[in-house]
Amino acid sequence: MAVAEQHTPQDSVLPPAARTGTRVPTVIVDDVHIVYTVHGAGTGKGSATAALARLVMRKSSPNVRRVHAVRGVTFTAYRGEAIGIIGSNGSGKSTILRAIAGLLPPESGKIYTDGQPSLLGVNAALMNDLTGERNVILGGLAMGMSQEEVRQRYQGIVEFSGINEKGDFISLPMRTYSSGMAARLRFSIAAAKNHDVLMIDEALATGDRAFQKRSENRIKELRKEAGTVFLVSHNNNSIRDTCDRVVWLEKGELLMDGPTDEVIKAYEKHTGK
Ligand SMILES: Nc1ncnc2c1ncn2[C@@H]1O[C@H](COP(=O)(O)OP(=O)(O)OP(=O)(O)O)[C@@H](O)[C@H]1O
Repeated sequence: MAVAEQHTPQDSVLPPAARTGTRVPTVIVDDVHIVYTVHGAGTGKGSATAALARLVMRKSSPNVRRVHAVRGVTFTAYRGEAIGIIGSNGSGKSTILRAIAGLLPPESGKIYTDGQPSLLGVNAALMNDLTGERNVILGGLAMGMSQEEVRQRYQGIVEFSGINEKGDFISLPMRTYSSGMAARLRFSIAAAKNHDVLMIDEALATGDRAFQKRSENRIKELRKEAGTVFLVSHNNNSIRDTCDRVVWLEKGELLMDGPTDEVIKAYEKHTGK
């Protein structure tokens, strides 16, 4: 599998056309294809001798299947934009975000990014056995904050998350949190920092209404602070409230890219809503 070219601005590799004009590109996705290789996809276990024979003969396992999740997607994101990514289940939304974050190498095509994109997924890694408090501190340090910055922002992060609204949960291990509470804490930690490119995968769908409102406001602030925000969501209202542009993926292909109202209208017509 080819390794993606993940460039930073220091490399000055943005195509000349992208560097001119007043709009500053932050992410360029250029004809990207992403393929997952799934091992053990077939039925039956196969014998150890057969596996050894394949190794010796350098043949690949018959149980390896390839899933072509993203097919030739191209778009450019600019500073100050909030871009919604929509599409039905399995259309490649999370996959493209993971590739922009540098977590998945494209099979072909290129991704250029300005700064380090941060992927704020519902699965972002926090330590289950550590308390919420320790996770806030470690998460802040992991994002590059100094100890002093973490100390200054700690209270704000806990308040934003609303974890302590029903008791002192922040001093309990994360494994005692509901999945919604854990997702809210992840969002709050990541949103405490200003990101060049912030990618949010369904995070808004997790919290209650009050938390969703806080998140939406924070995303608006992050946009003002000149970053670019990507939001993957099945909630068209969150996308409408937060994004000014929408990219619609279907079966791994880019079906439409344009102003939020236009794209959501076409999408709703397509899904029969
Ligand atoms: N780790 C993986 N290994 C193999 N195939 C995968 C993997 N992750 C996703 N896929 C496949 O890639 C395709 C795109 O998946 P992806 O998760 O990007 O879709 P999505 O649009 O985010 O879906 P959803 O709306 O359900 O979250 C699907 O066919 C899925 O089955």
